[in-house]
Amino acid sequence: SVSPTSILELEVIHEIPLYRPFVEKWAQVESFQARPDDLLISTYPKSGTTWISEIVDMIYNNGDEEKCKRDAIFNRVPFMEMSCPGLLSGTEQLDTVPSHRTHLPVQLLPVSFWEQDCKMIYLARNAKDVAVSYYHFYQMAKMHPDPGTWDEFLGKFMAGKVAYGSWYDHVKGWWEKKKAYRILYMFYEDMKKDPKREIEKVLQFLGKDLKEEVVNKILHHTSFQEMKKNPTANYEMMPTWAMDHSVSPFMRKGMSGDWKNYFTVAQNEIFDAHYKEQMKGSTFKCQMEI
Ligand SMILES: Nc1ncnc2c1ncn2[C@@H]1O[C@H](COP(=O)(O)OS(=O)(=O)O)[C@@H](OP(=O)(O)O)[C@H]1O
Repeated sequence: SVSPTSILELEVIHEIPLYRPFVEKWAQVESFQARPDDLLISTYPKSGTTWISEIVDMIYNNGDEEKCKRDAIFNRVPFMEMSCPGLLSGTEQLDTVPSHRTHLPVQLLPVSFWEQDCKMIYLARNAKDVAVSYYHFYQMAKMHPDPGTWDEFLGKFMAGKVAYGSWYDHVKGWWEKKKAYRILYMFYEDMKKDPKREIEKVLQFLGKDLKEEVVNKILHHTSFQEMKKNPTANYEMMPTWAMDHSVSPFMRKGMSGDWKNYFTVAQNEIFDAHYKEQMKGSTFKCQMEI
C-alpha cells in the first residue's frame, strides 16, 4: 500500500533537493534582508541545530531557563527557509528575533548575510551519525519522501539525493567560507566531549561574558537529558501531522558513534572509500566517534 509519505517527492532548486513548500516560497528566502547584528546558525540537517540553538537562546537570555521556556525552540530561533501550509514561515518570523537557523549550503544562502558580514555559527557532525539520524528523521517528519530501507537511504545520502543535498559539499563549502567571513566552525563531537569549553567558545565569539555559575546553568539546561524532557526544546510542540515522535523521537539518542549500530562492515568499507574520494583536497577533519 502507498502511505501518504511515500508519494511525496523533493523538488530541486539550484541543484539542491529541497521540500516543495520551501521551493514554492523561495523568492522570500532569496530576498531576505539580514541585519548586521543578526546571528545565523547554520548546519547540515541532523548535526545538532537544536542543541546549539538552545545554547544561543540561553546565552541571549543570560541563563534564564524560564525565559527560554517562553516558546518552542522552532519559534525562538526560527528556521529561515521553512515554509509549510498551516505554520508561520521562517521569513515571516525573522523580523522579530536576533538569531536564525538555516540548513542552506553556502551557494543558496541569501546574499544579504554575506553583504552584512553577519556572525555565523556553523556546526558540523560526522557524516555517519548524520546519515543514521537523518534516516530516522525521514520516517518521523512527514514532509519527507519514503526513505526506503537503511541501505537504500544510505545510498541516497552518499549521492546527495536527500533534502539539502550532499553532506560533503555542505561541510566543505562552509569550511572554505570561514576563511573570509565571521564564522565560528564547531563540531558536534567536540560538544559531546567538552560541552563547557564549546559553550565558552560561543560566548567569546558573541562577545558575551557570563559568570561561571550561569555557564554551568546553560550546560545543565542544554544537556541531552534535559532537552529531551523539555517540551519547548524536544519538538513535541510540533503538530503530530508534521512530526510523529512515536515513530522515532526527535531527541533520539544524542550520542556519537551510533552509526556502529547501523552500518554493516560492507557498508562501512564502501562509505569510507567514497568519503575519502569526496573529501579529497579538503583540510576538513571530523571525528567519527569520541
Ligand atoms: N543536547 C543535545 N545533546 C546531544 N545531542 C542532541 C542534543 N539535542 C539534540 N541532539 C541530537 O541532535 C540530532 C538532531 O539534530 P538537529 O537538531 O540538527 O535536527 S534538525 O536538522 O534541526 O531537524 C538528534 O540526533 P540523534 O539522536 O542521533 O538522532 C538529536 O538527538
